[in-house]
Parts: sequence; C-alpha cells; structure tokens
Amino acid sequence: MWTLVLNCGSSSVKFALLQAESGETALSGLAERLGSPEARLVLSQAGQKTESAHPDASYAEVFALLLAELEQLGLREQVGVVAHRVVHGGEKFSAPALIGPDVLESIRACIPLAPLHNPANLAGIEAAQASFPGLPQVAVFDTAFHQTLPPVAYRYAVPKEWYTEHGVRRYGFHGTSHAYVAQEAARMLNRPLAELHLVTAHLGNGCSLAAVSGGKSLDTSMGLTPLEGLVMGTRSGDVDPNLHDYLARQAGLSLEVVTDALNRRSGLTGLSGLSGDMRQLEEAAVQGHAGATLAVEVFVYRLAKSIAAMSVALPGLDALVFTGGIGENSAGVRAKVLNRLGLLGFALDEAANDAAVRGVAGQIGRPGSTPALVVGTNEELMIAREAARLLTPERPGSQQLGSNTLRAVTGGLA
Ligand SMILES: Nc1ncnc2c1ncn2[C@@H]1O[C@H](COP(=O)(O)OP(=O)(O)O)[C@@H](O)[C@H]1O
Ligand SMILES: CC(=O)OP(=O)(O)O
Ligand SMILES: [Mg+2]
Repeated sequence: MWTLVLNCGSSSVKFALLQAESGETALSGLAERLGSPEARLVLSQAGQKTESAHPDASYAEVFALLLAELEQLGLREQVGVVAHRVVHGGEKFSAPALIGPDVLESIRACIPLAPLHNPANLAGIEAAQASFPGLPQVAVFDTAFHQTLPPVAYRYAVPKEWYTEHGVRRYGFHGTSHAYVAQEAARMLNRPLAELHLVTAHLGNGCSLAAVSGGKSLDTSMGLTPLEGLVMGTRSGDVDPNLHDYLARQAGLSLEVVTDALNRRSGLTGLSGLSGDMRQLEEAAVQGHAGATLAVEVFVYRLAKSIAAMSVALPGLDALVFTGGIGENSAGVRAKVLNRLGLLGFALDEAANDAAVRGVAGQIGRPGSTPALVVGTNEELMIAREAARLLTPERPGSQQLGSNTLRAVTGGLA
C-alpha cells in the first residue's frame, strides 16, 4: 500500500509517496518559499529531479499540482493512507493518531504553542481530506517521542500552576527524526537499541538534541515551543528569559515584534547579518566574512556545550549521532564540535569525517574513542511506518483499533 506523507512547514511542503514496508519511494519533493514570488516546486522521481517556478503559489495550489502529478503517474488511486507530520501535540499524544474531529480540535488547541508550524500542518490535513475523502489520515507528532521524559527533565522552575493550568513544560520536537536515527545508530553499531545510551543531534533549519536511552527519550533541548535550546537557522535558541521585558522597557518593542525577531531574524541569520544557511555561511567564512565566521563559531560552541549538558541525562554515553542537513553534510561543524568534546572521549577521524557527506553514513571517531556517527535521517519513512503500525492491528506494538473505533475517530470516513 502506498502512503502519501505530508510535512507542511511554515513556508514549505515536503512530501513523499512511499511503501512503509520497503521504503520504496515513487515520488518525493519539496515546495518552498510558498506565498512569495520565488515559490518553486522540486519533484524527484526515479533519480530525476525537475524544478518549476510557481510565483505566489499557496498550499492549496501546490497540493493541486501534487495531485495532478500523482494522476499523471497513475498513482492517485494507489494511495491508501495519508500521513501528516504534526509538530505540536501537547501532552495528549504519545503515539500517532487517526485524524477525526477530536484530533483536529486538539491540533488546533496547540496552535499557540507552535504558531509557525501547527497552522501549516492543519492546512495540509484539510487539503488532503478534501482530495482523499475516503482515506484514513494519520497524524504523527514531533512531540510524541518525548512523552517519556521524566519530570526532572520536563518541568521548568516556575510557579506550579503554570504547569497544571497552562501546560507550561518541556515538550520537545523532531521526535520522529531522533527516534529514526537512534534505531539506525543501533544497526550501525551492531548492538541492541535497548542497551544503548545516545545523544542524537538533529541539525537542520530547526536544531535539537535528544538523550535517548534504550530507545526512549530522556531529555531534549527544545522546550515548550521549538524556540528553546540550540542556535538555529533563524531561531535564537536559549536567551535570558528577561529579554522581552528588557526590550519592551528599553526599546519600546512589543511582545509580537520580539517574538517574531527571535523566531525569524535570529540564530545564524541574526549573528551573521548574511544568511541562515550553514553552507552559505561556511563559504563566506572562508572568504573572510566576519559575521559568518562568528555565526558558525557561536553555533558550534553552543552545540558542544549542550551535548555535554545532555549527556548528564544518561548513565553513560555510547555514541553521538549527527543528522539533518547540517549534521549529514557539514564536516566542518562536526569536526569543530568533536574537537571541543575531548572530555567526553571523542577524537575525530578526519578522513572518515571528510568522507561522510549526503547519503554516506559512517563512524567519524578514531578507534578507541567514543563513537560519533553520521546518519541520514528519513522522517518521511518513519512517519509512513508509524501510520502503518497504527492502522495494522496485528502488528506487534500497534494499537488495537477495530473498524468501529476507526469509524468513530474519523467521524465515519474510514
Ligand atoms: N554541504 C553542506 N554543507 C553545510 N551545510 C549544509 C550542506 N548541505 C545542507 N546544509 C545545511 O543544512 C541546513 C538545512 O537542513 P535541512 O535538514 O535540509 O532543513 P529542514 O530543517 O528544512 O529539513 C541548511 O543550513 C543548509 O545550509
Ligand atoms: C519543530 C521544528 O523546529 O521543525 P523544523 O526543523 O521543521 O522547523
Ligand atoms: Mg528536515
């Protein structure tokens, strides 16, 4: 059965049509800069990439283009389930959920906690429901994997009623990616996941760490929202919590202006004054751009510091895992990070590090040192697998959903 996976971001949509069992992918792609004059669609099929410009295209228009493409390939009728990445599920979801009116309402209720992501996720769900009215739609939550965090990791040191009445706690994100690369790391190390203690570093546009012990998340660097923790492409990560107050009094800036700047004009973008794209910054740093050099150095310093802090959650550290666009491709970032982490037993194998680029996974630590692995993430495959696990009752670990339950939660659609 083919699964259509949709990952709707704040200005982009990633999608894949794949088989959950084998990972065989018929079509995948990315629509980015939606709503802007530079909007474009990139499709990958059988190793071939095609790119087209669609100025000012919206989510709905991109979805129509995707459907037309599926139709043309004769695959539209083959889609058996649509699986959606949903960024914030609050405390309600520790597993994927079949989308019905209640689940939609819960996703909507989490909009204030992920204002950049959840509205886009809902737009994707609504578009898919309209186009595939008879099919089960499954939500796979970024937050679900981190529902195993103990209170010591998820509680903030703030008044108790903020937690009990308003849900103020650490939730954590990028859960499907952290879970997937932890499984892959166990395979590469040839050891059971159940006995491994890992720190996983997902370094894309958004960046986060997780401490994964026996396949369970024990701590993570993102918090109530995807703004906390590491330096990211456009997000600040950790700042002094008094920042809003200070800027309001000192510069007359409103809550909205500061929040928007921390999300969209900070991180690598804010530090460099040039770009939030690591590859571009590394190139500019080589040319002597001072802002780019500073941005990369701050990114690396904060990352190394957080990896050391994250290892406190674990009884030991069996390996560090790098993934995401930066983790998979930037040998420079990986080298600088490991060189700062000698105290955790890391020692870089330079040749292995230089060899590990897009699509090439590998061990980049010297023999006898704490292993450091580069692992390609595959959130789409993991989302398809999670959806299949939910919908196939006989599989071990899946939820036992009978057809009546299916009908109930989908409001009669299944
Ligand atoms: N060869 C490379 N060298 C350094 N950074 C790279 C390279 N390729 C991609 N990146 C960086 O990866 C980041 C995007 O990561 P990605 O995981 O694709 O993003 P997203 O979170 O949107 O999925 C960007 O900062 C980009 O510059
Ligand atoms: C939660 C999050 O930060 O997601 P992304 O990296 O896709 O922005
Ligand atoms: Mg990504």
